[in-house]
Amino acid sequence: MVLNPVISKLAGKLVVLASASPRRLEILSNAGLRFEVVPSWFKETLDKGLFKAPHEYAVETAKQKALEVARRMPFKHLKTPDIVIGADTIVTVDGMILEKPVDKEDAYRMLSSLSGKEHSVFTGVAIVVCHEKENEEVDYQLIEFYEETKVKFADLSDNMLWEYINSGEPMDKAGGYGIQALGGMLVEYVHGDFLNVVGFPLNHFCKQLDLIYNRCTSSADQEIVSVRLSHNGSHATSILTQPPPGLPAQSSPSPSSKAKPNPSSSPTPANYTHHTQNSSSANPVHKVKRKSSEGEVDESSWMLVNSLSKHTDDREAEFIYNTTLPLVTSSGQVIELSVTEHEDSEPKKDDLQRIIDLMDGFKASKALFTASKMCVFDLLQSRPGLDAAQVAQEIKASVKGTACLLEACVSLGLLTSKQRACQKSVYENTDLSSHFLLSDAPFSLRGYIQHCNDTVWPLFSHLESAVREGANQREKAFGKTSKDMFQDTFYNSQEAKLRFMNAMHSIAKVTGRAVATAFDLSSFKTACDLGGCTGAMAYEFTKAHPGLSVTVFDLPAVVEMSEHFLPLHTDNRVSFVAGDFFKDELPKADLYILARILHDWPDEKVGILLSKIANACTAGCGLLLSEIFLDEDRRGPSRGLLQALSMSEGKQRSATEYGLLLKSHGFITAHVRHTDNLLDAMLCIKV
Ligand SMILES: Cc1cn([C@@H]2O[C@H](COP(=O)(O)OP(=O)(O)OP(=O)(O)O)[C@@H](O)[C@H]2O)c(=O)[nH]c1=O
Repeated sequence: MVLNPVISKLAGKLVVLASASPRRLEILSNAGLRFEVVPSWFKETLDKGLFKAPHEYAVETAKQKALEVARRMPFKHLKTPDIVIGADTIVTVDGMILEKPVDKEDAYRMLSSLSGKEHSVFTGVAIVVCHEKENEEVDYQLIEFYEETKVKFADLSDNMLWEYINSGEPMDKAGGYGIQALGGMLVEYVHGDFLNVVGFPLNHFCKQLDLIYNRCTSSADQEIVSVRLSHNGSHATSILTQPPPGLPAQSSPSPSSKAKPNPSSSPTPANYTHHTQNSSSANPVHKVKRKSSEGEVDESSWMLVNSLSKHTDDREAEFIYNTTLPLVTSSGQVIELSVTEHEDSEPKKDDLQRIIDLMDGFKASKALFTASKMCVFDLLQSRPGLDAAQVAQEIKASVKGTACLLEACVSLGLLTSKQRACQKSVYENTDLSSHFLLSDAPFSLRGYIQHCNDTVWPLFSHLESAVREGANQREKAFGKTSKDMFQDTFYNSQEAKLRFMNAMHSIAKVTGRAVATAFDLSSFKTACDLGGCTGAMAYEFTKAHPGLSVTVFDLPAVVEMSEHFLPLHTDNRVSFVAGDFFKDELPKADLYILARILHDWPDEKVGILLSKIANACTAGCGLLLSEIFLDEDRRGPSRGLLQALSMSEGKQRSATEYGLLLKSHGFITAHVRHTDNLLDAMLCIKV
């Protein structure tokens, strides 16, 4: 399950809920999150008229609530938090924004405006990630989002309304009702996340956390798995006194208990000696006791186990099992498992499968590359239902080899096979292949797959040398020395150039929309996509922003080929200018776009490019950066970390690292967006 690792990523961090809402507190603690509550002092008095849409008002209020707390805490002799969560819930009906009623008459006005109608409930959420620097300054990274839920009220008579108002329930609730209590009786239907109405969109929040901390869920699983793997065996003490990253450290209590000691939740050593039951408590915990011969479990051990048990009930059993500790469940049952039993047991099926998948990963990649290169997917799209011999004939290959390739593709979910009466299997594309692997699919990744096969694969076959030398292996892989990766490798022949452009084109088409729509860019009229290659990204920007014109700026060798990639419906708001962004003057624009550029270049060149952009910008101009953002703890996503292994002269960075880099050139980070797509995005403004 994705949610447990997500919540457990926050264990060991000082998480602060900047809200006085008891409902938010309850929703988040029910989800297993440990946090402090520091209600925000921000007054909800933003001018609603300034916002184009109601959700923008809710998000901005949530942001101000969270930032106020994040800024105040270090000055109030409190620890700088790691994460501050702010939220604001509003109800909208007939173009009005309803917040908490000021008095009964106000509640009556609100509730009667909702009677018999469908309305929307928006909760805006802001997550402020605080990074304390050496000079005691704090950098803030902001993630914001909102959720909308539609709610329909029944027709409500005045009698009912006043009875409800006199219950006192409406007064501290947006729109004057509480769906979770008496107010639930007024509701005919709810479309969307119920908890969002109550005050906090838990599901969306977890997805955002997943993007920030895990992105690749498997890496989160791996972390828990590594707890098990590295702590198995008989050394129970070292097991539990060496908590894994993300769980409370051995010698210090959890940050939350540091900031606000809570005797009732802080177990004393005496707890460990008795199998006292906690089943009647609101928050039942499992208590663990070591075998009598091994002495008592220390406090940190308890916290580690408790922390796991709170969030990962089924994993807990595995953890205990591996550490050979007896577990006393909340119902009093003692589970004892011996070391020998563990050591002699079979390897865990899931673990074994993960390793095998990793070992076989290159075979799967190469099968995909080969089938794509041999046009298997295009062929089966135009002639579905061919058998292996027929495919072999068309792709000019052996029947045996083709049959193996087709069967491998079936096992990878790229093809389906059906048995004909004559026992022959016939093949068809799956939806996955139709979406991404056909040459002419709107989101075709065929160009990029070919680049992976022809360029990335040879580089990775010299990975050991690359790691030993800490340098790229272009010379070994392609047989020639190259000073400039682009001029000497990607653009050294017309064919290589077209292939590279094709690769960039296909990635830009798949990622373009997510990047182009990541932010409200309505204040910008002109943009310049630096290194914009075929213009695929630029077209996504003009499609998403009707008031925006985009100049694509790229090397002359690239621009002269761009007409090969014109989209079906050209757009005269996209134009091309040839030049070298390290040497030539940049076209004037309100917004500069740098998509998948910086990670390729060494720091020195990045500095030159950013200085040129900064010089071309006046205050208020924007810089939209799009890259894979590494997680702040650099543990993922593996896509970014694996890309770093190609050892280009550049490097992969986190959003904060990019933010600081841009700050040194006079840009402040306005928004960061971890898209669900291949590239993340950050909008910075020149000050
Ligand atoms: C529609 C609805 C709202 N609420 C509560 O309404 C408050 C909104 O006000 P807010 O300004 O977003 O939050 P707050 O309570 O003032 O707290 P804070 O975050 O400190 O400003 C929050 O409480 C929500 O739960 C419910 O409990 N049930 C419902 O069905």
